[in-house]
Amino acid sequence: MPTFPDRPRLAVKLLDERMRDYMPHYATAGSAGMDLRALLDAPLTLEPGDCELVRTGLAIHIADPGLAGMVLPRSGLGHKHGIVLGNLVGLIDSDYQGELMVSVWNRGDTSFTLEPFERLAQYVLVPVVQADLEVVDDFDASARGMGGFGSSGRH
Ligand SMILES: O=c1ccn([C@H]2C[C@H](O)[C@@H](COP(=O)(O)OP(=O)(O)OP(=O)(O)O)O2)c(=O)[nH]1
Repeated sequence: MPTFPDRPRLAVKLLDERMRDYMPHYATAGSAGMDLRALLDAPLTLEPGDCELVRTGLAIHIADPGLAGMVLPRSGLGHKHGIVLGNLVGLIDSDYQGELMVSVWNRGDTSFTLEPFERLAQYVLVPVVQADLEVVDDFDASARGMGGFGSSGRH
């Protein structure tokens, strides 16, 4: 299996000592994300439509501007229980040093109770490229041109 020789090392601060027992990790060698857990003192019930910002108790400083973090829903929670993210996807800047927060949204039609330290979302490290924008009058010709939003039909 290919592995990156220089696997990035991310600096993590535990903002609550209880999180030491719940460090995010890759569940399998092929996992793309690490699960994030809810730092809660008591169960949190989300009624249909409720959206709450939930602490993770962790600050992760990515530092490398060529990387970013993404907070994504867990498929089981989303599909079975309607528990997704209020911001749909969380984008974590490489220079962010604050607590990682998860916006939890119950988009379903039944209430859902999140237990303390339950895995509520996943964190994926992704490469990013920063670009410089340059204003031009015309673009070089391309195969698509200005066609979009279904211009190629359905089938
Ligand atoms: O699900 C998320 C999304 C963001 N963040 C943190 C990390 C990110 O780097 C910072 C800012 O996120 P973003 O730029 O998306 O927020 P904004 O609403 O544009 O606010 P800001 O003015 O702080 O950039 O908030 C989280 O902890 N969880």
